[in-house]
Amino acid sequence: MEIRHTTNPTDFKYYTTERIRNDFLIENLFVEGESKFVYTHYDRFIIGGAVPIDTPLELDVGDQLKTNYFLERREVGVINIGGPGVVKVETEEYVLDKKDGLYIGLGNKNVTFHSVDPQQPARFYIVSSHASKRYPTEKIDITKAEPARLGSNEESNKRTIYKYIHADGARSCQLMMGLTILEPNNMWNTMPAHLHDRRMEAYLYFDLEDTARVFHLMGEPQETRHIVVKNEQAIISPSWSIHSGVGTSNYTFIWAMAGENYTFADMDVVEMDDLK
Ligand SMILES: O=C(O)C(=O)C[C@H](O)C(=O)CO
Ligand SMILES: [Zn+2]
Repeated sequence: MEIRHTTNPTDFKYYTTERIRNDFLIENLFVEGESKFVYTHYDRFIIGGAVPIDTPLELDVGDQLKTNYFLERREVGVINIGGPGVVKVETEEYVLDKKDGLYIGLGNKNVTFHSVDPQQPARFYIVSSHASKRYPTEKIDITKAEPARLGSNEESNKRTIYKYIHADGARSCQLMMGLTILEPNNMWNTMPAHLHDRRMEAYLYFDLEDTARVFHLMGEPQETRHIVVKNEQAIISPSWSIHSGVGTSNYTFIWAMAGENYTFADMDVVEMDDLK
């Protein structure tokens, strides 16, 4: 498992493009037949990908957590961004079609990821944070999630937010997770930008063509930088950083958060005059 350490906004001002990409961009999460995990020291949040082909992949990172099993002191959120898949939690099987999600609670020892058709493998995006209480494992079907429609064509940011794991959905200790879909010809996410100093966030951009890119914006509002992001790449967003982006086409992204509170609407909106 790769480790990413934290940085502070004062040092961040002097980072080169290369350093920004090394610290905050995760380029290759989805490798056929493998699972990959990145351990961040931002709220000890783990970001992973699993692409099972013929054989199942286990939720396992060896002895790096120094616990007996992955979910001994953790909870997990999963969204499938590929072909049909199955997640087996102990003896229960959850079928996840594209964009379906799953919350897996503390204490489950055996979790495996499977593809239904190796020709169209499932691509599981996995996030995890610390947990202190066991909440029930629950599937979140995108067709049943309540959509929140935001933005407008005039602002090029017409999009729908689907909240999967949060206070009024699948319950967790601190993990929040959901998916935002931009409509065709709409390219901006989260503009006006916001901060939540109480929580870190991670983004996974997907449903982009090979040649399409998202210019992800980060940094303190008065010191912004960008990262050029390809399909199925993830971004670690520290609590002091805005997280916003504009694409060369529309796209979908998964957001996930962990930290102090459990309030999706806890956002300090940045005034356009304050953005530099
Ligand atoms: O489209 C958006 O705006 C988002 O999806 C924003 C994220 O949900 C977020 O940043 C939550 O804090
Ligand atoms: Zn946010």
